[in-house]
Amino acid sequence: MRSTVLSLTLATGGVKRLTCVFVAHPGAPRTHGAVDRADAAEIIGQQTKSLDQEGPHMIPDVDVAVVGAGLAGLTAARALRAAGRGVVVFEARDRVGGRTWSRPLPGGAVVDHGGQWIGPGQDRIALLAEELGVTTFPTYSGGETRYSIAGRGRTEMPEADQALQELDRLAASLPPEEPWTAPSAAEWDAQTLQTWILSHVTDPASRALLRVLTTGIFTAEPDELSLLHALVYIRSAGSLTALLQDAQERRFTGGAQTVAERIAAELGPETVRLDRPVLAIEQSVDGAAVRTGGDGAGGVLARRVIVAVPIAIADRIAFSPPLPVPRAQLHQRAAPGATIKAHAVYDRPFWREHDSNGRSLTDDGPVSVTFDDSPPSGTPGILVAFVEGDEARRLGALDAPARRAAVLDRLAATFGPEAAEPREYTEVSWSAEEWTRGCYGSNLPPGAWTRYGAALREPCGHVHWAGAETSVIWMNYMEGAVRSGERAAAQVLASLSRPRSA
Ligand SMILES: Cc1cc2nc3c(=O)[nH]c(=O)nc-3n(C[C@H](O)[C@H](O)[C@H](O)COP(=O)(O)OP(=O)(O)OC[C@H]3O[C@@H](n4cnc5c(N)ncnc54)[C@H](O)[C@@H]3O)c2cc1C
Repeated sequence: MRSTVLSLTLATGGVKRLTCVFVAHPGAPRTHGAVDRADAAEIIGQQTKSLDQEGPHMIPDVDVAVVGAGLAGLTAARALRAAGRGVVVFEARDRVGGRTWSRPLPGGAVVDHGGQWIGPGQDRIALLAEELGVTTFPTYSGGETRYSIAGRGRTEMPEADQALQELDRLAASLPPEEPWTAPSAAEWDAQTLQTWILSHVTDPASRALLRVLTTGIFTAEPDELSLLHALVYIRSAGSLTALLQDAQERRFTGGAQTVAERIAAELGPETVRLDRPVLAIEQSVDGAAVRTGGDGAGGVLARRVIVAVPIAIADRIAFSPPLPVPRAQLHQRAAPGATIKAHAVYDRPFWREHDSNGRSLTDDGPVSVTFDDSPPSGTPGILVAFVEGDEARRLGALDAPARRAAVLDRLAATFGPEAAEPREYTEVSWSAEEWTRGCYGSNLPPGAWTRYGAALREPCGHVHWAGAETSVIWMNYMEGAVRSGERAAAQVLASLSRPRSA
């Protein structure tokens, strides 16, 4: 078989030189940058080099290095450990959990700055939590939801409902694993969701509702994402009803981050290395050198690597040889959403006394969506408020007191003057988080799914990809993160069990 061999000699770590070989087989088009050890060894001999083991922060060689201790990376590591493989997880932050981040309040309640709800169909995260002894409780649902969209009630927008049904119908027609192969994929990927809304909906209030729902689901404006992206996302959850109503059914006792913390505790601190941002991944014939920064730079030589970081920041890792063009361009096009998630804490959930379930949907900004986020006891009363898309970008540019005032003004307009005076207020702007840079996940603009969708889950040599954005089911959700970790671990186990010269 004829192969193309690219041999690079790289200066690494300022100490040693590592020779990287990439072999591309014309007969294996779906494996970008696949490394065939037999061919490579034939050309460069058996020269494979280990990392310098002398430094205090070097870890002996392992089967698999996982980059990122969010739910995806930790789930992958847990599955690999269960299969008897040696694994190390490098995490850039000083905590695990990534986009799940729970903080106790004085008095025992917990707020989730990041992901928090699960619902029907989110079976893998539910099972994982159960295995780890993390229980759930129902989201408060007594009372009415408050709508304020273009001054109209929710039932007065039949055009919006027709549009939502049509989006569900189009989404259901996509092949879930390879949506870019759908007969209309090119047409849908050539327009934004906004283009589609403008051509299907004329009523201004219905348009306004669809914009607010878009920012609520995608944390981006409808003109930022391709119609195909919106359909893939809806398809991955099952339907818009699943996204808009069912997904907020339950919460985790102690906060969603508990799930990640329990996995990390199981794996142990020798396996889960905090404050270790991965700066470079250098592939060689037998594996990859994974280089980390932080206090006392170090790394590991691993036979396989699972990169489980948000897709939009994967490019911060220096890959050598460079990633294949489709994968690199996928990273360049993934655009993280913009979200500020704020919590206002009160002595009691006073809105419940006025037949409100704490939920609201408004288009007069800056808060678009709220929920009752109180603990099961109802004390303290907590409202969680989401500021999304352009409003998150606008508020993000203000100073903290101005942001707080803008959010509380909106809460007071919806729930009454008591809402303006919480005993505590807290917020996180996820776009400002260095190791996330935007949430809930990334969106793809027109043209990206059809051009680069095939690269989303395809390994690049010894490097495999996990993360909520890569999941076929519940993409960009905790469920998707867990499923992606399971899928990547299975891919890696299969590749490690193949004979080396196959
Ligand atoms: C405000 C908000 C609300 C949300 N609400 C919900 C919800 O209610 N329900 C739901 O299911 N989902 C929700 N989500 C989404 C959900 O939290 C995420 O989809 C999921 O947690 C992502 O997990 P992950 O492991 O794929 O990625 P992450 O959690 O982002 O984990 C990636 C990890 O990689 C680390 N990292 C990054 N770069 C490097 C590097 N170079 N080297 C080493 N480590 C690195 C990061 O620090 C991070 O810990 C929400 C997210 C946010 C932010």
